[in-house]
Amino acid sequence: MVKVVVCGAAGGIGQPLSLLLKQSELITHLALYDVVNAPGVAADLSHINTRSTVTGHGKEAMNEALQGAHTVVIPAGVPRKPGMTRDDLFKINAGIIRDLSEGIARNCPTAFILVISNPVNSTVPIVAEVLKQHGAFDPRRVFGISTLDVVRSSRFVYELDSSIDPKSTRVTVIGGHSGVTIVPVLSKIPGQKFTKDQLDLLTHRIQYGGDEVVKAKDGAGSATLSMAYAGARFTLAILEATVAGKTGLVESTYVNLHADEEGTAAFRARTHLEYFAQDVEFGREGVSKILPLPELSAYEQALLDAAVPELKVNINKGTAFITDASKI
Ligand SMILES: NC(=O)c1ccc[n+]([C@@H]2O[C@H](COP(=O)([O-])OP(=O)(O)OC[C@H]3O[C@@H](n4cnc5c(N)ncnc54)[C@H](O)[C@@H]3O)[C@@H](O)[C@H]2O)c1
Ligand SMILES: O=C(O)C[C@H](O)C(=O)O
Repeated sequence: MVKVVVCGAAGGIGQPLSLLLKQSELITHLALYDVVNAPGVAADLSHINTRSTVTGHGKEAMNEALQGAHTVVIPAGVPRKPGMTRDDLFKINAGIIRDLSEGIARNCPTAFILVISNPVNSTVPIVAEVLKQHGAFDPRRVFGISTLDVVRSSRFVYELDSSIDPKSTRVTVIGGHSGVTIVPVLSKIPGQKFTKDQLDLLTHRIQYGGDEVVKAKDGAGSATLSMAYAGARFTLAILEATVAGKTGLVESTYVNLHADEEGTAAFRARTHLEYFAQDVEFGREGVSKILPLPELSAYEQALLDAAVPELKVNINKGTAFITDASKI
C-alpha cells in the first residue's frame, strides 16, 4: 500500500497537485487533508478512473489522514500578496508546519516529507526540529520543493533560445527558495553561452519569478498551477525512486546536508550551512547522494556569496522557532 497525503489539499496548489497525483499508478491511496473542503475535493477526484482510492479528511481528522503514510506533501498555509516577502508568511505558516510535523511524527514517522509551504528556507528546518524532538528525524526523508525554480529556469532559457527542449533541459538551481538565495547555475547548461546582459536578465527573472505571478494575480495569491506541475514532478520522482526502485533520478531540492555526511563535509565546513538546495540523487531511502557542487563561474560564485548570509538567517529562524522561541 502506498499512501500519499496532501496537506492543504483544497487550496490553490493542493487541488491541481492532487489531480496530477491521481494520475499516478504508483499511488494506491491518495489522502486529502485540509481544514476546509477536503471531503468535497476528494469526492470529485474519486470519480477519476485510475486505481488509487481517494479519501478526504477535514480539520478534526489530521491523525486519520496521516496514519501510515508513505509520503506527505505539504502545500498548507497562506500565500503572498503583492508587497510581501516569503519571510512575511513565517508568522502564520511556521505554526501550521509545526503542527503538521507533530502529526507526522505521531502517525507516520518514517514518511517522506515534501514541503512546499513558504518560506521553504525556514519551514524545512521547522519540520526537522520537530522530528528531532520525537527521535524521528532522518535527513534523507525531508525535502523542500524548489522544483519551480528549476522549471522556470528551463522555460526562461527556452524563451531566449527556442532550439532547446524546455522539458528535458534541466538547470541546476542551488541555494534556497527566495530571492537572492535562488542561484541558477546557467553556466552548466550544455551548448549555452549567455552574454552578461542575458545572464542578468535570466538570473533576475528566475530569482523573482514568484513575484511576477504574485503581481499578476493582484492579491489573489501566488503561483498555484505551475507549482502543482513542479510539485507533482518532484513527488513522482520520489515515488519512482522509493517505490519503483528507479535509480539515477536527480532533482535540485532543499535538504539537510547531513543526509550525505561524507559528500557535504567540506561544503559544510566552508559555509557553516546545515541546509542547502543542490542536485540530489534519489534512492529507496530518499536522498542517496547529494551531488558535489558544480564548478561555478565567477558570476555564480558572487550570487552564492550573496545567498549564504540570508540563508543562514532563514535557517536559524526556522530552527529557533522550535528550539528557542524567545529568539524569534
Ligand atoms: N515551494 C514553492 O515553490 C511554492 C510555490 C508556490 C506557493 N508556495 C507556497 O505554498 C503555500 C500554499 O499556497 P496556495 O496558493 O496553495 O495557498 P491557498 O491559500 O490557496 O491554499 C492553502 C491551503 O492550506 C489550507 N490550510 C491552512 N492551514 C492548514 C492546516 N493547518 N492544515 C491543513 N491545511 C491547511 C487552507 O485551508 C488552504 O486550502 C503558500 O505558503 C505558498 O507561499 C510555495
Ligand atoms: O512567490 C511565491 O510566494 C510563491 C512561490 O514561492 C513561487 O516561487 O512562486
